[in-house]
Amino acid sequence: MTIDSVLSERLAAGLRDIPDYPSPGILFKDITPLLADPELFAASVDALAAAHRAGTGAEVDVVAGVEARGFIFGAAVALSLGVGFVPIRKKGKLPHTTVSAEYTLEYGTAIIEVHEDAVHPGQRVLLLDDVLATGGTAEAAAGLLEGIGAHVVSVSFLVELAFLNGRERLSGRDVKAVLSY
Ligand SMILES: O=P(O)(O)OC[C@H]1O[C@H](OP(=O)(O)OP(=O)(O)O)[C@H](O)[C@@H]1O
Ligand SMILES: Nc1ncnc2[nH]cnc12
Repeated sequence: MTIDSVLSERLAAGLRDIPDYPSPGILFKDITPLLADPELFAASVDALAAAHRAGTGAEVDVVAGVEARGFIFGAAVALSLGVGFVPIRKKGKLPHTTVSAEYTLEYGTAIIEVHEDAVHPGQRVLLLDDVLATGGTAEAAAGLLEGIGAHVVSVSFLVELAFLNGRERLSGRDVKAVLSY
């Protein structure tokens, strides 16, 4: 067994499958057991940061994350990489002037927003979230960031639900996932 597969098994053991949540037919990947375990939480953040460093090697200026679960990993990875964090929030939560996007995700629709001045033109952004399902959220978030002048260098996830083909929505982008199902 390789080191990577040992790490993958450890991280996977921190996830819990919840059938039919939040609606019938959805198999929800619950990250809360992993978050409650300090070693697993740290290992997941290390794995996300390491995957980024080992990838294209592109330096980033900031990490962006989507409310709410993307904040947990995004903020931690930003600290690990020594860069700032840009919050992309659900509608109505950001106090300054925003740009917004409506999108569909695996179990509904939502609107996300970012401050219009959240990045400087050309700033290199690593977009981070916990789960890649249909890719609707990440596609909308990347589009928002690019709409305010960011260069989205890479899009990374702790978990990819590959059977939902989210990567197709992100084609042409550098997409990474620590765990894939
Ligand atoms: O690939 P998609 O089909 O777009 O789904 C992925 C998104 O769904 C979840 O967020 P959710 O909107 O449930 O919000 P939460 O983080 O507040 O739980 C998850 O954290 C991703 O952001
Ligand atoms: N099946 C799923 N589990 C956890 N988060 C999700 N976000 C979208 N689909 C999801």
